[in-house]
Amino acid sequence: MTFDLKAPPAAYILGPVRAPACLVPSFAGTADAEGLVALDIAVEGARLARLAPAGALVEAGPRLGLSGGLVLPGLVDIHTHLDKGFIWKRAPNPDGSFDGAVNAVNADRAAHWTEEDISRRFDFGLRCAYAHGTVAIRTHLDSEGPRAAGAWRVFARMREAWRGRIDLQAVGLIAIDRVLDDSAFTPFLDLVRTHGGRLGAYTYLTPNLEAGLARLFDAAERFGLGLDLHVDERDREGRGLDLLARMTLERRFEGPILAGHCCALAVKGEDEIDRTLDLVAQAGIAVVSLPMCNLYLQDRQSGRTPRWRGVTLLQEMRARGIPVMVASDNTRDPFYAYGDLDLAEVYREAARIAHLDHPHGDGPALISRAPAAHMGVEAGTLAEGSPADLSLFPARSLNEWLARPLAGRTVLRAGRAIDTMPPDYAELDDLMERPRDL
Ligand SMILES: Nc1ccnc(=O)[nH]1
Repeated sequence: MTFDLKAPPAAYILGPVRAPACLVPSFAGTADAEGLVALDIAVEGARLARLAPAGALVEAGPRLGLSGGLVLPGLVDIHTHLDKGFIWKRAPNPDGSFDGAVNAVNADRAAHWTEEDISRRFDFGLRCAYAHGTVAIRTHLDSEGPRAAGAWRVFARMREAWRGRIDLQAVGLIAIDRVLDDSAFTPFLDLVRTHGGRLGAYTYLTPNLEAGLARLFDAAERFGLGLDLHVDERDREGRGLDLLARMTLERRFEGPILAGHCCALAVKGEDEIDRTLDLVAQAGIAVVSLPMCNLYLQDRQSGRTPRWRGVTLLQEMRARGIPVMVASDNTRDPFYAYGDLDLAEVYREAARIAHLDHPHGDGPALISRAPAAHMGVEAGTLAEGSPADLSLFPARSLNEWLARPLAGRTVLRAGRAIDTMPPDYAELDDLMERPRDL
Protein backbone atom coordinates (compact mmCIF):
# COMPACT_ATOMS: atom_id res chain seq x y z
CA MET A 1 0.00 0.00 0.00
CA THR A 2 1.13 3.50 -0.65
CA PHE A 3 0.08 6.76 0.97
CA ASP A 4 1.09 10.40 1.11
CA LEU A 5 3.34 11.40 4.01
CA LYS A 6 1.74 14.85 3.92
CA ALA A 7 -1.56 13.25 5.04
CA PRO A 8 -0.49 9.93 6.55
CA PRO A 9 -2.67 7.36 8.31
CA ALA A 10 -2.67 7.49 12.14
CA ALA A 11 -0.29 4.53 12.26
CA TYR A 12 2.14 3.40 9.59
CA ILE A 13 5.46 1.68 9.00
CA LEU A 14 8.52 3.12 7.31
CA GLY A 15 10.73 0.36 6.07
CA PRO A 16 12.95 -1.07 5.22
CA VAL A 17 14.97 2.06 5.85
CA ARG A 18 18.58 2.54 6.91
CA ALA A 19 19.82 4.53 9.89
CA PRO A 20 23.22 5.04 11.55
CA ALA A 21 23.46 2.44 14.32
CA CYS A 22 24.98 5.11 16.60
CA LEU A 23 21.60 6.87 16.59
CA VAL A 24 19.56 3.75 17.43
CA PRO A 25 20.27 3.05 21.12
CA SER A 26 18.14 -0.13 21.18
CA PHE A 27 19.84 -1.75 18.21
CA ALA A 28 21.75 -4.88 19.12
CA GLY A 29 22.62 -6.46 15.75
CA THR A 30 25.52 -5.83 13.40
CA ALA A 31 25.77 -2.71 11.31
CA ASP A 32 27.05 -2.64 7.71
CA ALA A 33 30.48 -1.37 6.72
CA GLU A 34 29.32 2.26 6.95
CA GLY A 35 27.70 1.74 10.36
CA LEU A 36 24.13 1.64 9.03
CA VAL A 37 21.40 -0.75 10.14
CA ALA A 38 18.29 -1.80 8.19
CA LEU A 39 15.11 -1.10 10.13
CA ASP A 40 11.36 -0.98 10.16
CA ILE A 41 10.04 2.03 12.04
CA ALA A 42 6.43 2.07 13.22
CA VAL A 43 4.99 5.57 13.59
CA GLU A 44 1.90 6.18 15.68
CA GLY A 45 0.60 9.71 15.66
CA ALA A 46 3.43 12.06 16.60
CA ARG A 47 5.78 9.39 18.04
CA LEU A 48 7.91 6.44 17.01
CA ALA A 49 6.03 3.43 18.38
CA ARG A 50 8.45 0.61 17.53
CA LEU A 51 11.80 -0.03 15.93
CA ALA A 52 12.61 -3.51 14.65
CA PRO A 53 14.90 -5.25 12.17
CA ALA A 54 13.85 -4.67 8.54
CA GLY A 55 10.81 -6.71 7.58
CA ALA A 56 9.90 -7.66 11.15
CA LEU A 57 6.88 -5.35 11.59
CA VAL A 58 4.14 -7.04 9.57
CA GLU A 59 0.93 -6.20 11.39
CA ALA A 60 1.39 -2.62 12.47
CA GLY A 61 -0.23 -0.74 9.58
CA PRO A 62 0.36 0.39 6.01
CA ARG A 63 3.98 0.40 4.90
CA LEU A 64 6.06 2.89 2.94
CA GLY A 65 9.25 1.31 1.61
CA LEU A 66 11.37 4.35 0.72
CA SER A 67 13.71 2.02 -1.22
CA GLY A 68 15.83 1.38 1.85
CA GLY A 69 16.73 5.08 2.08
CA LEU A 70 18.58 6.85 4.87
CA VAL A 71 16.64 8.08 7.91
CA LEU A 72 18.02 10.58 10.44
CA PRO A 73 16.33 11.77 13.64
CA GLY A 74 15.53 15.41 14.46
CA LEU A 75 18.77 17.40 14.00
CA VAL A 76 20.29 19.82 16.53
CA ASP A 77 22.27 22.96 15.65
CA ILE A 78 24.20 23.89 18.79
CA HIS A 79 26.13 26.96 17.62
CA THR A 80 24.46 29.64 15.49
CA HIS A 81 24.14 33.43 15.35
CA LEU A 82 20.50 34.02 14.43
CA ASP A 83 20.65 37.69 15.45
CA LYS A 84 23.15 38.57 12.74
CA GLY A 85 22.08 36.19 9.96
CA PHE A 86 21.18 37.20 6.41
CA ILE A 87 22.66 40.71 6.43
CA TRP A 88 25.21 39.92 3.72
CA LYS A 89 23.65 42.10 1.06
CA ARG A 90 23.88 45.27 3.14
CA ALA A 91 26.95 44.30 5.22
CA PRO A 92 29.42 42.25 3.18
CA ASN A 93 32.81 41.46 4.65
CA PRO A 94 35.26 43.73 2.80
CA ASP A 95 38.13 41.22 2.82
CA GLY A 96 36.73 37.98 4.28
CA SER A 97 38.86 38.24 7.44
CA PHE A 98 37.85 37.85 11.10
CA ASP A 99 38.61 41.50 11.89
CA GLY A 100 36.74 42.58 8.76
CA ALA A 101 33.75 40.61 10.06
CA VAL A 102 33.83 42.18 13.54
CA ASN A 103 33.95 45.70 12.09
CA ALA A 104 31.25 45.09 9.48
CA VAL A 105 28.90 43.56 12.05
CA ASN A 106 29.44 46.36 14.55
CA ALA A 107 28.65 49.00 11.93
CA ASP A 108 25.58 47.13 10.71
CA ARG A 109 24.36 46.51 14.25
CA ALA A 110 24.63 50.18 15.18
CA ALA A 111 22.86 51.25 11.99
CA HIS A 112 20.10 48.65 11.66
CA TRP A 113 19.45 46.18 14.47
CA THR A 114 16.03 47.30 15.61
CA GLU A 115 13.85 44.59 17.15
CA GLU A 116 11.87 44.47 13.92
CA ASP A 117 15.04 43.97 11.86
CA ILE A 118 16.40 41.24 14.15
CA SER A 119 12.99 39.53 14.36
CA ARG A 120 12.50 39.22 10.65
CA ARG A 121 15.97 37.82 10.00
CA PHE A 122 15.82 35.54 13.06
CA ASP A 123 12.49 34.11 11.91
CA PHE A 124 13.85 33.69 8.37
CA GLY A 125 16.75 31.66 9.76
CA LEU A 126 14.42 29.50 11.84
CA ARG A 127 12.28 28.78 8.80
CA CYS A 128 15.39 27.70 6.85
CA ALA A 129 16.44 25.41 9.69
CA TYR A 130 12.93 23.98 10.09
CA ALA A 131 12.65 23.20 6.37
CA HIS A 132 15.96 21.31 6.61
CA GLY A 133 14.88 19.06 9.49
CA THR A 134 16.36 20.88 12.52
CA VAL A 135 14.40 20.59 15.78
CA ALA A 136 16.59 22.46 18.30
CA ILE A 137 18.96 25.43 18.00
CA ARG A 138 21.26 27.30 20.33
CA THR A 139 22.07 30.83 19.21
CA HIS A 140 24.64 33.30 20.46
CA LEU A 141 23.37 36.86 20.81
CA ASP A 142 25.69 39.88 20.56
CA SER A 143 25.02 41.31 24.02
CA GLU A 144 26.96 44.48 24.58
CA GLY A 145 25.57 47.99 24.47
CA PRO A 146 22.18 49.53 23.77
CA ARG A 147 21.08 46.92 21.20
CA ALA A 148 21.48 43.97 23.57
CA ALA A 149 18.18 44.11 25.46
CA GLY A 150 16.21 44.22 22.20
CA ALA A 151 17.99 41.15 20.84
CA TRP A 152 17.12 39.18 23.98
CA ARG A 153 13.49 40.32 23.80
CA VAL A 154 13.35 39.06 20.20
CA PHE A 155 14.87 35.77 21.34
CA ALA A 156 12.27 35.41 24.13
CA ARG A 157 9.41 36.03 21.71
CA MET A 158 10.83 33.58 19.16
CA ARG A 159 11.35 30.91 21.82
CA GLU A 160 7.62 31.10 22.58
CA ALA A 161 6.44 31.44 18.99
CA TRP A 162 8.50 28.43 17.85
CA ARG A 163 7.87 26.18 20.87
CA GLY A 164 7.02 22.68 19.64
CA ARG A 165 8.72 23.25 16.28
CA ILE A 166 12.25 24.38 17.23
CA ASP A 167 13.54 24.32 20.81
CA LEU A 168 15.57 27.50 21.30
CA GLN A 169 18.41 28.28 23.69
CA ALA A 170 20.57 31.41 23.81
CA VAL A 171 24.07 32.41 24.90
CA GLY A 172 25.15 35.96 25.72
CA LEU A 173 28.16 36.95 23.59
CA ILE A 174 30.61 39.69 24.49
CA ALA A 175 34.30 40.32 23.79
CA ILE A 176 36.42 38.85 26.60
CA ASP A 177 38.04 42.23 27.35
CA ARG A 178 34.60 43.73 27.96
CA VAL A 179 33.84 41.17 30.69
CA LEU A 180 36.13 43.20 32.95
CA ASP A 181 34.19 46.42 32.45
CA ASP A 182 31.30 46.65 34.92
CA SER A 183 29.33 48.97 32.67
CA ALA A 184 29.27 46.22 30.03
CA PHE A 185 29.26 43.08 32.19
CA THR A 186 26.57 43.95 34.74
CA PRO A 187 23.78 44.51 32.18
CA PHE A 188 25.09 41.54 30.18
CA LEU A 189 24.77 39.23 33.16
CA ASP A 190 21.30 40.60 33.95
CA LEU A 191 20.08 39.81 30.43
CA VAL A 192 21.47 36.29 30.49
CA ARG A 193 19.90 35.57 33.88
CA THR A 194 16.54 37.19 33.07
CA HIS A 195 16.14 35.10 29.94
CA GLY A 196 17.53 31.78 31.17
CA GLY A 197 20.55 31.92 28.87
CA ARG A 198 24.14 30.73 29.08
CA LEU A 199 27.24 32.85 29.59
CA GLY A 200 29.55 33.27 26.65
CA ALA A 201 32.34 35.41 25.28
CA TYR A 202 34.68 35.42 22.35
CA THR A 203 38.27 34.99 23.34
CA TYR A 204 41.44 36.00 21.50
CA LEU A 205 44.97 36.98 22.44
CA THR A 206 44.69 39.58 25.18
CA PRO A 207 46.41 40.10 28.53
CA ASN A 208 42.90 40.04 30.05
CA LEU A 209 42.09 36.48 29.03
CA GLU A 210 42.63 34.82 32.41
CA ALA A 211 40.92 37.60 34.39
CA GLY A 212 38.01 37.68 31.95
CA LEU A 213 37.50 33.91 32.13
CA ALA A 214 37.78 34.04 35.93
CA ARG A 215 34.99 36.60 36.04
CA LEU A 216 32.79 34.45 33.82
CA PHE A 217 33.44 31.42 36.02
CA ASP A 218 32.63 33.46 39.13
CA ALA A 219 29.28 34.50 37.66
CA ALA A 220 28.52 31.01 36.37
CA GLU A 221 29.22 29.51 39.81
CA ARG A 222 27.26 32.15 41.68
CA PHE A 223 24.16 31.90 39.49
CA GLY A 224 24.36 28.29 38.33
CA LEU A 225 24.85 29.12 34.65
CA GLY A 226 26.40 27.07 31.86
CA LEU A 227 29.32 28.39 29.80
CA ASP A 228 29.51 28.42 26.02
CA LEU A 229 32.62 30.17 24.69
CA HIS A 230 34.27 31.06 21.41
CA VAL A 231 37.80 29.76 22.01
CA ASP A 232 41.02 30.36 20.04
CA GLU A 233 39.25 31.22 16.83
CA ARG A 234 41.09 34.31 15.61
CA ASP A 235 44.74 33.74 16.55
CA ARG A 236 46.82 30.71 15.72
CA GLU A 237 48.98 31.51 18.77
CA GLY A 238 45.91 31.20 21.05
CA ARG A 239 46.13 28.94 24.10
CA GLY A 240 42.70 29.65 25.52
CA LEU A 241 41.52 26.03 25.44
CA ASP A 242 44.37 24.94 27.69
CA LEU A 243 43.67 27.79 30.11
CA LEU A 244 39.94 27.06 30.11
CA ALA A 245 40.55 23.41 30.95
CA ARG A 246 43.00 24.27 33.74
CA MET A 247 40.63 26.77 35.29
CA THR A 248 37.73 24.30 35.10
CA LEU A 249 39.79 21.70 36.96
CA GLU A 250 41.21 24.13 39.53
CA ARG A 251 37.76 25.42 40.37
CA ARG A 252 36.14 21.99 40.17
CA PHE A 253 33.51 23.69 38.03
CA GLU A 254 30.66 21.24 37.50
CA GLY A 255 28.45 23.17 35.11
CA PRO A 256 28.33 22.34 31.42
CA ILE A 257 31.01 23.96 29.26
CA LEU A 258 30.95 24.03 25.49
CA ALA A 259 34.06 25.32 23.74
CA GLY A 260 33.42 26.48 20.17
CA HIS A 261 35.96 26.74 17.32
CA CYS A 262 39.28 25.81 19.04
CA CYS A 263 40.96 26.46 15.68
CA ALA A 264 44.43 27.18 17.06
CA LEU A 265 44.82 23.64 18.38
CA ALA A 266 45.18 22.40 14.80
CA VAL A 267 48.53 24.19 14.42
CA LYS A 268 50.18 23.20 17.73
CA GLY A 269 52.91 20.60 18.19
CA GLU A 270 51.95 17.03 19.06
CA ASP A 271 53.07 17.28 22.70
CA GLU A 272 51.06 20.38 23.34
CA ILE A 273 48.03 18.86 21.61
CA ASP A 274 48.24 15.76 23.78
CA ARG A 275 48.62 17.74 27.00
CA THR A 276 45.75 20.08 26.15
CA LEU A 277 43.38 17.32 25.09
CA ASP A 278 44.08 15.30 28.23
CA LEU A 279 43.10 18.34 30.29
CA VAL A 280 39.99 19.00 28.19
CA ALA A 281 38.87 15.40 28.63
CA GLN A 282 39.53 15.50 32.37
CA ALA A 283 37.65 18.80 32.71
CA GLY A 284 34.58 17.38 30.93
CA ILE A 285 34.53 20.16 28.34
CA ALA A 286 32.57 19.49 25.14
CA VAL A 287 33.73 20.95 21.82
CA VAL A 288 31.88 22.18 18.76
CA SER A 289 33.66 22.80 15.47
CA LEU A 290 32.24 25.21 12.92
CA PRO A 291 33.95 23.95 9.80
CA MET A 292 32.21 26.00 7.13
CA CYS A 293 32.64 29.37 8.83
CA ASN A 294 36.23 28.66 9.85
CA LEU A 295 37.19 27.41 6.40
CA TYR A 296 35.99 30.79 5.17
CA LEU A 297 37.61 33.00 7.83
CA GLN A 298 40.87 31.42 8.92
CA ASP A 299 44.17 32.33 7.36
CA ARG A 300 42.58 34.68 4.88
CA GLN A 301 45.06 37.02 3.23
CA SER A 302 44.59 38.72 -0.10
CA GLY A 303 46.33 36.98 -2.98
CA ARG A 304 47.48 34.04 -0.87
CA THR A 305 46.03 30.54 -0.71
CA PRO A 306 45.14 29.61 2.89
CA ARG A 307 47.19 26.96 4.70
CA TRP A 308 45.43 26.93 8.10
CA ARG A 309 42.02 25.38 7.58
CA GLY A 310 40.34 26.25 10.85
CA VAL A 311 38.83 22.92 11.79
CA THR A 312 39.80 21.62 15.22
CA LEU A 313 41.03 18.13 16.10
CA LEU A 314 37.70 16.31 16.17
CA GLN A 315 39.15 12.86 15.68
CA GLU A 316 41.72 13.15 18.45
CA MET A 317 39.04 14.56 20.76
CA ARG A 318 36.61 11.79 19.95
CA ALA A 319 39.32 9.21 20.62
CA ARG A 320 39.68 10.62 24.15
CA GLY A 321 35.94 10.56 24.83
CA ILE A 322 35.54 14.34 24.57
CA PRO A 323 31.99 15.05 23.34
CA VAL A 324 32.35 16.60 19.87
CA MET A 325 29.84 18.25 17.57
CA VAL A 326 29.66 20.33 14.40
CA ALA A 327 27.24 23.18 13.77
CA SER A 328 26.26 25.94 11.35
CA ASP A 329 27.70 29.06 13.03
CA ASN A 330 27.04 32.18 10.94
CA THR A 331 24.82 32.36 7.88
CA ARG A 332 25.07 35.01 5.15
CA ASP A 333 26.72 37.56 7.38
CA PRO A 334 30.25 39.03 7.51
CA PHE A 335 31.59 36.01 9.44
CA TYR A 336 30.39 33.58 6.77
CA ALA A 337 29.06 34.66 3.42
CA TYR A 338 27.06 31.48 2.77
CA GLY A 339 25.06 28.84 4.63
CA ASP A 340 21.40 28.06 5.15
CA LEU A 341 21.19 26.44 8.61
CA ASP A 342 21.20 23.04 6.93
CA LEU A 343 22.86 20.45 9.17
CA ALA A 344 23.01 17.90 6.37
CA GLU A 345 25.19 20.39 4.48
CA VAL A 346 27.27 21.04 7.60
CA TYR A 347 27.88 17.32 8.08
CA ARG A 348 28.62 16.78 4.40
CA GLU A 349 31.26 19.53 4.48
CA ALA A 350 32.63 18.43 7.86
CA ALA A 351 33.01 14.86 6.67
CA ARG A 352 35.13 16.03 3.75
CA ILE A 353 37.15 18.66 5.64
CA ALA A 354 37.89 16.63 8.78
CA HIS A 355 37.95 13.16 7.19
CA LEU A 356 35.04 11.87 9.24
CA ASP A 357 34.69 8.94 6.81
CA HIS A 358 36.65 5.66 6.49
CA PRO A 359 35.20 4.67 8.88
CA HIS A 360 32.11 6.85 9.26
CA GLY A 361 31.77 5.48 12.78
CA ASP A 362 29.48 7.59 14.91
CA GLY A 363 30.01 10.67 12.71
CA PRO A 364 26.28 11.36 12.22
CA ALA A 365 26.01 11.82 16.02
CA LEU A 366 27.88 15.14 15.59
CA ILE A 367 24.72 16.85 14.29
CA SER A 368 22.19 14.90 16.33
CA ARG A 369 22.82 12.77 19.41
CA ALA A 370 25.82 14.69 20.75
CA PRO A 371 24.39 18.24 20.58
CA ALA A 372 20.99 17.01 21.79
CA ALA A 373 22.64 15.48 24.85
CA HIS A 374 24.60 18.66 25.57
CA MET A 375 21.51 20.85 25.18
CA GLY A 376 19.31 18.44 27.17
CA VAL A 377 16.65 18.20 24.46
CA GLU A 378 14.67 15.14 23.41
CA ALA A 379 16.02 14.71 19.89
CA GLY A 380 18.91 13.27 17.98
CA THR A 381 18.21 9.55 18.37
CA LEU A 382 15.72 7.02 17.02
CA ALA A 383 14.03 5.29 19.93
CA GLU A 384 10.63 3.93 20.82
CA GLY A 385 8.58 6.79 22.20
CA SER A 386 10.75 9.53 20.70
CA PRO A 387 9.15 12.19 18.48
CA ALA A 388 8.44 11.16 14.87
CA ASP A 389 10.69 13.99 13.65
CA LEU A 390 12.71 12.47 10.84
CA SER A 391 14.68 13.43 7.75
CA LEU A 392 14.35 10.89 4.93
CA PHE A 393 16.89 10.98 2.11
CA PRO A 394 16.85 9.22 -1.27
CA ALA A 395 20.22 7.60 -0.49
CA ARG A 396 20.80 3.97 0.39
CA SER A 397 24.20 4.52 1.94
CA LEU A 398 26.24 7.29 3.51
CA ASN A 399 28.26 7.32 0.32
CA GLU A 400 25.17 8.10 -1.76
CA TRP A 401 24.06 10.63 0.86
CA LEU A 402 27.36 12.50 0.90
CA ALA A 403 28.02 12.27 -2.83
CA ARG A 404 25.18 14.35 -4.22
CA PRO A 405 23.85 17.77 -3.23
CA LEU A 406 21.03 17.23 -0.82
CA ALA A 407 17.98 17.48 -3.05
CA GLY A 408 14.85 15.46 -2.53
CA ARG A 409 14.72 15.05 1.20
CA THR A 410 11.45 14.54 3.06
CA VAL A 411 11.17 16.03 6.54
CA LEU A 412 8.60 14.57 8.94
CA ARG A 413 7.49 16.51 11.99
CA ALA A 414 5.21 14.64 14.38
CA GLY A 415 4.90 11.93 11.75
CA ARG A 416 3.76 14.18 8.91
CA ALA A 417 5.72 15.63 5.96
CA ILE A 418 6.32 19.38 6.07
CA ASP A 419 7.14 21.84 3.28
CA THR A 420 10.91 21.62 2.73
CA MET A 421 11.19 24.75 0.59
CA PRO A 422 13.28 27.31 2.48
CA PRO A 423 12.01 30.91 2.48
CA ASP A 424 12.65 33.22 -0.47
CA TYR A 425 15.61 35.62 -0.03
CA ALA A 426 13.47 38.36 -1.60
CA GLU A 427 11.42 38.46 1.61
CA LEU A 428 14.30 40.37 3.22
CA ASP A 429 15.00 42.75 0.33
CA ASP A 430 13.39 45.76 2.01
CA LEU A 431 15.76 45.33 4.99
CA MET A 432 18.84 45.25 2.78
CA GLU A 433 18.95 48.81 1.49
CA ARG A 434 22.25 50.10 2.78
CA PRO A 435 22.26 53.59 4.25
CA ARG A 436 24.21 56.17 2.27
CA ASP A 437 26.95 56.63 4.86
CA LEU A 438 28.11 52.99 4.82
N1 LIG B 1 32.69 33.07 14.38
C1 LIG B 1 32.17 34.14 15.06
C2 LIG B 1 32.86 34.80 16.07
C3 LIG B 1 32.25 35.86 16.71
N2 LIG B 1 31.03 36.24 16.35
C4 LIG B 1 30.38 35.60 15.37
O1 LIG B 1 29.24 35.94 15.00
N3 LIG B 1 30.96 34.56 14.73
